[in-house]
Amino acid sequence: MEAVQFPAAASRHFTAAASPSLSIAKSHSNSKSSARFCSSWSGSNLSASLSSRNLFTREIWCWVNSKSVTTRKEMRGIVRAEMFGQLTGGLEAAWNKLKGEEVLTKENIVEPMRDIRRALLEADVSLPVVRRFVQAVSEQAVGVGLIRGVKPDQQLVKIVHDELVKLMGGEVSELVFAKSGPTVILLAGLQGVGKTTVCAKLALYLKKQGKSCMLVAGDVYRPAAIDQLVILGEQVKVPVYAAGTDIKPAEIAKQGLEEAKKKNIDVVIVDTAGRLQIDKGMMDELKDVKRALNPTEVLLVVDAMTGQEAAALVTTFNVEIGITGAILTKLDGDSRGGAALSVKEVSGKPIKLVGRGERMEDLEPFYPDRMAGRILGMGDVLSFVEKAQEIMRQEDAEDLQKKIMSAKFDFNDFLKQTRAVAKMGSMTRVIGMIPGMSKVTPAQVREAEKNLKIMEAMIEAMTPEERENPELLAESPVRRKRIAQESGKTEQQVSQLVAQLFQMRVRMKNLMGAMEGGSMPALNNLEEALKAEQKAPPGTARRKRKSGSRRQFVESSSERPSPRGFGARN
Ligand SMILES: Nc1nc2c(ncn2[C@@H]2O[C@H](COP(=O)(O)OP(=O)(O)OP(=O)(O)O)[C@@H](O)[C@H]2O)c(=O)[nH]1
Repeated sequence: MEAVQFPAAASRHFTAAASPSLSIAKSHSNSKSSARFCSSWSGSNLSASLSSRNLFTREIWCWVNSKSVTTRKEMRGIVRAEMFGQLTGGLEAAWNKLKGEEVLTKENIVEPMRDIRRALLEADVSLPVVRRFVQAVSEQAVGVGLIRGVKPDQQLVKIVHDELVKLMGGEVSELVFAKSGPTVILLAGLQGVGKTTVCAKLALYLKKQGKSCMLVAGDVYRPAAIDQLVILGEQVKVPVYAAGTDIKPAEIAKQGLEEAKKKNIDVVIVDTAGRLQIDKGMMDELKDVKRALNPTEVLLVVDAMTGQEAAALVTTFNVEIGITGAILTKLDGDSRGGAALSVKEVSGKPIKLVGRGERMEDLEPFYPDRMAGRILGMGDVLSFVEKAQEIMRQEDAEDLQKKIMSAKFDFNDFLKQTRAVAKMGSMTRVIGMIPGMSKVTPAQVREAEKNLKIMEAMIEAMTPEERENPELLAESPVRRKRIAQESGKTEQQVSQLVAQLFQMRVRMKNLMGAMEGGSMPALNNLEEALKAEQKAPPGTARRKRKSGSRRQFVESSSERPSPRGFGARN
């Protein structure tokens, strides 16, 4: 059992006699398991902002989950409910079959290729696509030869990765904008796929790129759809053109476009009516609207969870009305991946954007290479960098890094960072985007979010001075008692929070130190740092360092935890 530790200066004020009930213990096995789980996180040569943010998120995760985090091995067994989780698991079986092999041969890839085929079929990728894919991978795998330092399973992962990227269209397919006048984007799709929601999400996405937008309510069969669009328009602060349900959609579209021209709007997004299934009436109506608008983009909105059916729909709509691409919604709930993998190959039309959640911010470009990375369980690092950079200004990032390095990270920083992380999306997504942390169960994420709320409540009850100097809290049971009362939590919870901040300071400093100093070598350092922390019973590593360098300890005693446990006898 590890006694929670406070800085030397602060711990002088604690004795077992003075505060016996405040002795907080943390199970060693828990800290071990979280360290083990955390060690699966692998860094990369990313910017300072990413490093510190990534580190922070990971630390928060380990911190709030010290009770529920499981080992990496256990993680593997957990039902993969997250995006593409099922496919990722299926492919893992293929790599595992190659463990211990020296080189890829015609014989030893038979089994892994069978696993890949099975995984893709289970992911609901269409059969002809699977056949072509497996053939392409097999041909390359056999011809690849021996590469020094690269294991056969790694070689196969690389080949599969590159083929997945090709399958999904290779490059990002950007939206096209009109050279003059408003760009018109016509959205089509079956009922309930998320079309109306996409209208507003797309407007917000384009607004962030500096474009003015207008929404046009063209679904005249469902009055509620018009109301929904108006509400969503208000939410994203974009005007909505609605003309009721008594006129033809093509007429509404024309009027909407005229209105947009008058107002010098850059992009007009037109919502249309969905049907339960494809019918002639819907197609004719869409053709009329398309003729009336001459849109720059005609995008079919499809639900990712319908798998290869989504690809078939894109083909049909393209043949019938001519479309420029697809928007794949509800990718966040898609554990199979069949739609993402099939649409381009089956229909010839690219997926331009994906919806990954119900919030208005949850729409982003479709990056085939990042998707491939996710499918293979590598984590969507680049999406994370982009999101992190969007939220965190460079100066903030540098500030945070400095604070981490000097172990001055305080409760203000903690609040600021958790809130910034929250802005990046739901915890599920943020966690999922950190390499090695994608296999976290929704239940664990919910638990983490709950724990974060408890922590926030306690921090909010602190005075600005206490937030800035956690030492004040470590020294004063009276302050901790007050915070417990004000936040409605127990004194033990408050003490634990304070103690954890000091532990986090040291750990983050060590890890950040390990990450600094280069790209790939830093990875090894990080792994080593994590392993060392995992091996050593909590506190021992620090104790050894202290005895080795007394002077150094004295100099930095206010920054590091005391070798004495909180509540330990003096
Ligand atoms: N999880 C998740 N839910 C989504 C996503 N996109 C849309 N939804 C949800 O899907 C439901 C249907 O969305 P709508 O926008 O009303 O669908 P629609 O296609 O306009 O439906 P009709 O107007 O009936 O044709 C709503 O509850 C949305 O919040 C997404 O990317 N992820």
